[in-house]
Amino acid sequence: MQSSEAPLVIFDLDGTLVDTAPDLAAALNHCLGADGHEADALEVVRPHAGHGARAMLAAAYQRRGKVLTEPDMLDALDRFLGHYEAHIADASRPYPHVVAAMDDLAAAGFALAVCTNKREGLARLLLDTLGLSPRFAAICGADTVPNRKPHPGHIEETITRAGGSSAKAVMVGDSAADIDAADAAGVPSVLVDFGYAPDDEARRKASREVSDYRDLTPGLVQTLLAARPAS
Ligand SMILES: O=C(O)COP(=O)(O)O
Ligand SMILES: [Mg+2]
Repeated sequence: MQSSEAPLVIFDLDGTLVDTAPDLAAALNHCLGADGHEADALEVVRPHAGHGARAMLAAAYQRRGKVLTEPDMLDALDRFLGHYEAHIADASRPYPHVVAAMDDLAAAGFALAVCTNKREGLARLLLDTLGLSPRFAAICGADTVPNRKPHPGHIEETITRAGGSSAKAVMVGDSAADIDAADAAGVPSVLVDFGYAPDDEARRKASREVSDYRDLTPGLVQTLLAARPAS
């Protein structure tokens, strides 16, 4: 390495590092129940889990032929977030092999960071509860920055806070917002195909796609950094 800062691997959170869908679905069902509606099955909710509480609520009411007024949406969001915060890691767990992959990356000299469209406070609470926070040089949420992913500034701020440089950073995510933000920031990207919202465009744009964290090796990340066009 020519410059002093460590190369950096940035992870998205929901659908990438941690499978948060079960606790997000429970929060949604808490709101639906309070409103006299039947609960939704996890598999119905899962595809919407990566787009935030508002989008999950809007989709659930749309499935029932309803549109929430803005005041009703704000009430529902309060109820959703209150329940979610109190149960943030009841069932949410890191994806298989991701902890070992992070161990290997750290041992190889990579710094790690999180760039998530979750609110920073919720992201920190989740990662603290799972004992993962100390691994990360930066945890950057949607409300940490003026513009969230897919805006490249979210990734750029994460890199700055982690003490890295965009020439030596790779983004790992599960959605088009992650891959588009990486693309716009000039950072190679890895799409995980087991998350909530991999779409065809994200698949086309991602530098790599992996189905198993055992494939996210220091060697793969080094290859992506070496293949990066010189700026
Ligand atoms: O909460 C969201 O909107 C999505 O969060 P993520 O960026 O960690 O996938
Ligand atoms: Mg995600």
